Amino acid sequence: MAGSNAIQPVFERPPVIRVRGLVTRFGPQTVHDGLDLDVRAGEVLGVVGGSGTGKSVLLKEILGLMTPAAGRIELLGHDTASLSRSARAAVQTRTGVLFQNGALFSSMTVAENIMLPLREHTRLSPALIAEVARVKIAMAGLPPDAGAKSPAQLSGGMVKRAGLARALALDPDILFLDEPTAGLDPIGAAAFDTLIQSLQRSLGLTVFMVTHDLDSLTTICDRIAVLVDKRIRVARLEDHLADPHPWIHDYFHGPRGRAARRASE
Ligand SMILES: Nc1ncnc2c1ncn2[C@@H]1O[C@H](COP(=O)(O)OP(=O)(O)OP(=O)(O)O)[C@@H](O)[C@H]1O
Repeated sequence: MAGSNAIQPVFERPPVIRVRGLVTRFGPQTVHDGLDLDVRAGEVLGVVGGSGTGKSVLLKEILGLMTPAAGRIELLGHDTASLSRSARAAVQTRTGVLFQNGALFSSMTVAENIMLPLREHTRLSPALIAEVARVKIAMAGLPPDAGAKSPAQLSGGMVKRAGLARALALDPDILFLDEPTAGLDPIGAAAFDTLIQSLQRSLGLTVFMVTHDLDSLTTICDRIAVLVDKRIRVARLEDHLADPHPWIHDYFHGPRGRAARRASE
């Protein structure tokens, strides 16, 4: 349950995502080869890696949107491969996802987009559903009048917030974010990071965040998962800084990595 682990240190908590021996192939291309990963309840995990290393595919496999060639994925204690359709849907309601472009339905208002999962997965009355949507709009830092607007009427940053409000609609335990700050200016990106951090703390969320944004990694992530050599190395930033792997070294010690660390210090 979100928030129930508040006093237990993160490193002692059980994993809410457990991946073992994951293999992903597309034709002759092997993207993941024996990848293992544990994500603990209540942590903010940043997921980085070079372009095409399989970050988005990993996210989709954990969510059950893609099927790996081999390996085992447990989400909130359930083996995703052996779930019935209804059990899979029940687990999915405990996760919220913000895709890169917000993935809102353009023909609906922001409020209608947020109400959709509530209509599909709860038996709340229409009045209560509308009230929950208003609360989520406020939680995502949007003004109340944003609910009546269509996604096309919003700025890029507001679309991200609307997508976040929808991801939070069902009070998920785990929030998946796919490059949440991509396309935002530095001030908008920093504001979004602060929002994610305050929501994570107040709601006790586990956050799985695919990102290229070194500022997000240094400011809000508890641990960083780096996809290299078709597997994942998870560590805290300090430990990655001492990793001699060429990609990891160049990534964290390059000019942008140094600037992000200086800014967070
Ligand atoms: N449906 C698919 N069919 C075939 N190949 C795919 C498919 N989805 C992804 N791939 C390939 O798998 C690899 C990993 O893709 P993925 O989108 O996960 O990369 P990524 O690490 O998220 O990259 P980026 O940082 O550029 O977004 C890429 O080479 C991509 O072309």
